[in-house]
Amino acid sequence: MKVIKIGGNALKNLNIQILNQMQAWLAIGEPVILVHGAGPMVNEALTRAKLPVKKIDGLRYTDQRTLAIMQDVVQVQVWPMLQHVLGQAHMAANLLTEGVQATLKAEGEYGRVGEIKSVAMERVTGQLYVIGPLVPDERGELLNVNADEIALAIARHFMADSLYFLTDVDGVLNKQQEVVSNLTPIDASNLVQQQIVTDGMFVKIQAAFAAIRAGVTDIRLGKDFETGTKLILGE
Ligand SMILES: Nc1ncnc2c1ncn2[C@@H]1O[C@H](COP(=O)(O)OP(=O)(O)O)[C@@H](O)[C@H]1O
Ligand SMILES: CC(=O)N[C@@H](CCC(=O)OP(=O)(O)O)C(=O)O
Repeated sequence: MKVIKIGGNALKNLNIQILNQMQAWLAIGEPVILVHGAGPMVNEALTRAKLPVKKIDGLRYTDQRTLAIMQDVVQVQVWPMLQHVLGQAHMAANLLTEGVQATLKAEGEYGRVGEIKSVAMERVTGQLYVIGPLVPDERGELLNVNADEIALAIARHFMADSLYFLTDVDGVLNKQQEVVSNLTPIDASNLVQQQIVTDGMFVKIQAAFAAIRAGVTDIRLGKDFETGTKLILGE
């Protein structure tokens, strides 16, 4: 199984190579789960509404108003856009949301932000599934869950062999702004300590290393499936 996390920016630039590769996997019966973000679109909508964009440790502080705006952005803008692009490439996606449940993260420290509590679906077969960053809690109320963390939970649950984080940068960048082609946990923690890896990349790297520790062997981060940064456990 392939799990592909597509960040909000990457979503705007889904190119033909990426779509072709997804089609090729599906054609040989390889299940593909797309986890989409919406971060930049939510930022734009908040700015239009003259509301602040507030992040803590790379996670969005989400009050009720922010959550409502986000719901609108995902339902009216992001999901239809993704459906359209997939449709043009003759791919139809099933929503995975129903089998996935979240629970409030850090006792509400980030507001209505959740983390994945459970995934109900036992297995998927040769199809395309999509899940976005709004996930219901125990009572069916939506929580904002960071899409990198969803990708980790999904990859871990299904024991995916590959997890790709498609984003708006070529990979993890070092102090010289060069792409690190192979990143070990020690490299990553050095980059974090030196504040070279920050914000959204911090969240992404944490999710990526949690996935590798959980046994997902092929984890990449960048603009496509081949180049960019490969995460490795090192010696
Ligand atoms: N060392 C780094 N290398 C690359 N990107 C970094 C680094 N540190 C912080 N970032 C930021 O992380 C961003 C990617 O994370 P994020 O905005 O959450 O993307 P996505 O929407 O794809 O999840 C980059 O656009 C960049 O601004
Ligand atoms: C809690 C939290 O931070 N949620 C994210 C969910 C969207 C997301 O992850 O989008 P990207 O993949 O485009 O960053 C947010 O509100 O931005």
